[in-house]
Amino acid sequence: MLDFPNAKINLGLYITEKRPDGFHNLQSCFYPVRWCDALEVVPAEKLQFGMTGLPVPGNPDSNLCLKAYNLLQQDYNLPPVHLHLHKVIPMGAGLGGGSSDASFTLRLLSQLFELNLPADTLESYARQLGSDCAFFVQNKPVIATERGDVFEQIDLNLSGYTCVVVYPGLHITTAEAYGSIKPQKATCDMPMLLKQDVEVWREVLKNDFEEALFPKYPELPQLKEKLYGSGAAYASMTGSGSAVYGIFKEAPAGLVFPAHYAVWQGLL
Ligand SMILES: C[C@@](CO)(OP(=O)(O)O)[C@H](O)COP(=O)(O)OP(=O)(O)OC[C@H]1O[C@@H](n2ccc(N)nc2=O)[C@H](O)[C@@H]1O
Ligand SMILES: Nc1ncnc2c1ncn2[C@@H]1O[C@H](COP(=O)(O)OP(=O)(O)O)[C@@H](O)[C@H]1O
Repeated sequence: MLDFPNAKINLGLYITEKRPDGFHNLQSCFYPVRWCDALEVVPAEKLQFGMTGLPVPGNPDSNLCLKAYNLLQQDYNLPPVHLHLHKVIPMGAGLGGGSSDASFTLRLLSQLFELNLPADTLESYARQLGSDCAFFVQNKPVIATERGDVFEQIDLNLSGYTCVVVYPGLHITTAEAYGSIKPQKATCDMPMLLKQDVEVWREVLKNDFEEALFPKYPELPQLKEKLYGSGAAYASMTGSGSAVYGIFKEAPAGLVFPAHYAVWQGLL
């Protein structure tokens, strides 16, 4: 079976408090974007994992796809499979690519072996793999709270807008980003903010990581300003960075970035 794990962007991201377990509570709208990896799962004589495309840091044995397989294997005694991941989504970008691969692995295994696991069961497995993973089970716009893995559905439809996502090649680890942030109690009413026109978000919808990271990485505010200068209705860093995105009513023409940047443009 073959599927295409997509990425996500964060529309607003507020880090509200540090938890006793060392994680942080947050409030953010997670929105899927179609910058995709490719993932194939087929039954095999023995467990194998292959990768092509962008090199994934770390030991292949600790890849999130394998972690996802092993999680289900323990409970459902799954037969061996051959997993192949073609990596396209930049990593350490705030795009949730690895988390998406993990959840798509859970989904594909449930389909392939007809486990028929309901979404909430898959989400509980996904939570064990990372804070971002559970979102990709249902993969629909939500407002996330707690560790970013408790969801409230939101009726937000940005279809028709063009999104440009730019990864400048700065690998900011999630731990580094959280380590440089001062949590603040949520003051904004996110569902109300998101009901307003995209053009209004610029002054009201913030990513708390920007204040912490922009002074250290001046390339990021420059990138955000470039997107606004090119006509973006709204622009922001996503997640803990370093990717920055712009949302445009009309597809921008002639956007040029340094050759080492990774850029995706498409309809939301
Ligand atoms: C920042 C966010 C916002 O969407 O996304 P990304 O930038 O990764 O896309 C997420 O919270 C990233 O979630 P994820 O990347 O899965 O993080 P995890 O692997 O669960 O945790 C990595 C480390 O980040 C910190 N962490 C993560 C999530 C959270 N709610 N509080 C934290 O303090 C912890 O130090 C943790 O050890
Ligand atoms: N299948 C995978 N794809 C990407 N990263 C993975 C994967 N498995 C494990 N990782 C590890 O997870 C880290 C974070 O990946 P990712 O979720 O893409 O970052 P972010 O959410 O910040 O964009 C990577 O640097 C890599 O070391």
